[in-house]
Amino acid sequence: MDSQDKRNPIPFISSLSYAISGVNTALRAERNMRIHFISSIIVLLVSFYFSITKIEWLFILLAIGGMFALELVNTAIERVVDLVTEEYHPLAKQAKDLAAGAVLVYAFLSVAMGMIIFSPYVLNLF
Ligand SMILES: Nc1ncnc2c1ncn2[C@@H]1O[C@H](COP(=O)(O)OP(=O)(O)OP(=O)(O)O)[C@@H](O)[C@H]1O
Repeated sequence: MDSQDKRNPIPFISSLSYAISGVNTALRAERNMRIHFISSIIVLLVSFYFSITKIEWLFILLAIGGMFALELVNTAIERVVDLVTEEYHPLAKQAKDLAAGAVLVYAFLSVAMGMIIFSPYVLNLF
């Protein structure tokens, strides 16, 4: 972005449409995003079925939203690494593995939150 662009920033509506297009691209191109999407639908349906509390909804939404946000950042890092080099490079490997590690940590956290929230409801069924 040069100095002319800084005086005329991108209109809010355009930057919103770029962001939505980023989410679209990730959903179409990334298998993990589609897995998160389907898992999220299932978790939302289960949450409605058990009529979870307001506080529990907050944690579920935080788990789902955080997972999507982190996967988008992971995808962005993968793209930048691929843009910088197509050759094998130890730093490229580290960058991709670190970003994937961040997603993995959050995935474990989300599963733990889901187990803490849903296990009493599931046990109540028996
Ligand atoms: N340029 C590179 N240099 C060194 N290692 C790389 C490089 N690109 C990828 N890797 C290694 O290969 C792994 C898989 O990378 P690849 O780009 O195929 O999949 P990804 O895009 O990271 O994963 P996903 O399936 O989530 O899209 C990375 O986690 C990293 O360890």
